[in-house]
This record gives sequence, structure tokens and C-alpha cells, in this order.
Amino acid sequence: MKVVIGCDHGGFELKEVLSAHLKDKGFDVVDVGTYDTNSVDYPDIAQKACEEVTSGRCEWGVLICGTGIGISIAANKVNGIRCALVSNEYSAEMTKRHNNANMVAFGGRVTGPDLAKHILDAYVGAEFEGGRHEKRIEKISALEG
Ligand SMILES: O=C(CO)[C@H](O)[C@H](O)[C@H](O)COP(=O)(O)O
Repeated sequence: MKVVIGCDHGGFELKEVLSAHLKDKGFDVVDVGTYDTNSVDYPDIAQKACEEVTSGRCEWGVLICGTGIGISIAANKVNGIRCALVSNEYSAEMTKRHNNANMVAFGGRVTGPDLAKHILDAYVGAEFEGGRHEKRIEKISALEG
């Protein structure tokens, strides 16, 4: 399965860790940058990564900035993207089960690499439940511009 990963300079180190982790788990990882710690603007990276998902080229994606806040705010402006900022395993699991989030965001300056890998695994291992949650997601989509 193809997935996308992207980060700004504040998320670069964690992106390298999570990208390698996803590859170890057998994912085909599309890395849209950034590729070093030079300063970049997270909305540009969010836009590139979201295009991979909304186009259907990638099934879902991971975004990382310093806190995960800016890049998740930017991603959630893109029609069709439901990006959850996750800092614990329960939320990561539930955002797949209830929100069918197609992107998850991390704070590279907030969440350590080992915890981040566990959180990502919780998201990857969960399934969307459908049912009553479908209608709620439809209502989220109806809010899109
Ligand atoms: O968007 C953010 C804050 O919500 C991210 O943490 C950014 O990575 C951060 O703002 C970048 O800050 P910097 O001082 O330019 O490194």
C-alpha cells in the first residue's frame, strides 16, 4: 500500500524515523519532503502531501511539524482530508475507527520517536467502523467549501 509522508524542518528527524518504520512494515512510502532541517513553510508541505491522498495516488498520510498543529490545520483546509493530530495510541486508534482519518499528524518537538512509532501502529492497526460514523463524516464533508 502506498502512503505519503511530509514534514517541515521541525518534523524532519521524526519523519525519517516514521518513514523507515513504515517501510519496515511493508508500506511503499512517498516522501514529499522536506529533506533536511532548513526552514520551510508547513502549508506548502501539507498541500503536497494532501494532493497525494486526494488524487488517490496514496491511501493515507503522515504529516509532521514542530507541534503537529500548523501542518494539521493546513491539511484540514483541503477538501477530502481528515487529519488528526495524535499524541497517544487511543486517539490514533479512535480517529481511524470513528473519523476514518486519512492523515495523522505528529509534533516532532513533542512526541519522542518510540512513542510516535507506537501511536502510528495504533492508527495503522485500526479499521473504520462505519455505521453511525458514516453519517457524521458526511456532515463533515458538507462543511467543506
Ligand atoms: O506550526 C507549527 C506550530 O503550530 C509548527 O510547530 C512549526 O513547525 C513551527 O511553527 C516552526 O517554527 P520555527 O520557529 O520556524 O522553527
